[in-house]
Amino acid sequence: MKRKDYISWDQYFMGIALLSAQRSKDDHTQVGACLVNDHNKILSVGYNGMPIGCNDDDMPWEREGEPLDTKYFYVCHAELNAILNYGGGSLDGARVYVTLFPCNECAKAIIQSGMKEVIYMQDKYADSDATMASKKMFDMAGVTYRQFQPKGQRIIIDL
Ligand SMILES: Nc1ccn([C@H]2C[C@H](O)[C@@H](COP(=O)(O)O)O2)c(=O)n1
Ligand SMILES: [Zn+2]
Repeated sequence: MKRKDYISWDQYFMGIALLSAQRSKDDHTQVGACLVNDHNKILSVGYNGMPIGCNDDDMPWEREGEPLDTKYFYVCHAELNAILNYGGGSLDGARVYVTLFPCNECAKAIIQSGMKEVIYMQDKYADSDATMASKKMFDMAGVTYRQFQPKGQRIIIDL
């Protein structure tokens, strides 16, 4: 008999974004992203982290203080990492599953790479200028966005 409680495509790809986020060294906000094409093939994944060659242990992870002593000038966002990690050519028409709504810088990269849909989990910075700018650009560029709707299905992965 065919199994009934298999996960949907949305659950599968958001699950992979959530798992990717667990690689982040940021103790305040861990973000994961998963890029998928219209055949439901995974193209790339990413999470927020320091650039290659910039040792995690030597970089600041603080949120406040002198700007150069905070993470914000340095950390590479999950969506940008996923885009840059993709070695296969065009991302035209792809969609991105991301655990936190994209900031304005990632929104620009998503638009410019030709992606057409954003599926996000959290929108905890919805009131920020960065998120409002992202939504304005997505609306103008015809990139649709929708919030992932959890079905309450729990999956325990024993690692
Ligand atoms: N869509 C996003 C938004 C944020 N990030 C990263 C950048 C930082 O590592 C962290 C945000 O830090 P917070 O101000 O919440 O302490 O999340 C991302 O990768 N993608
Ligand atoms: Zn970003």
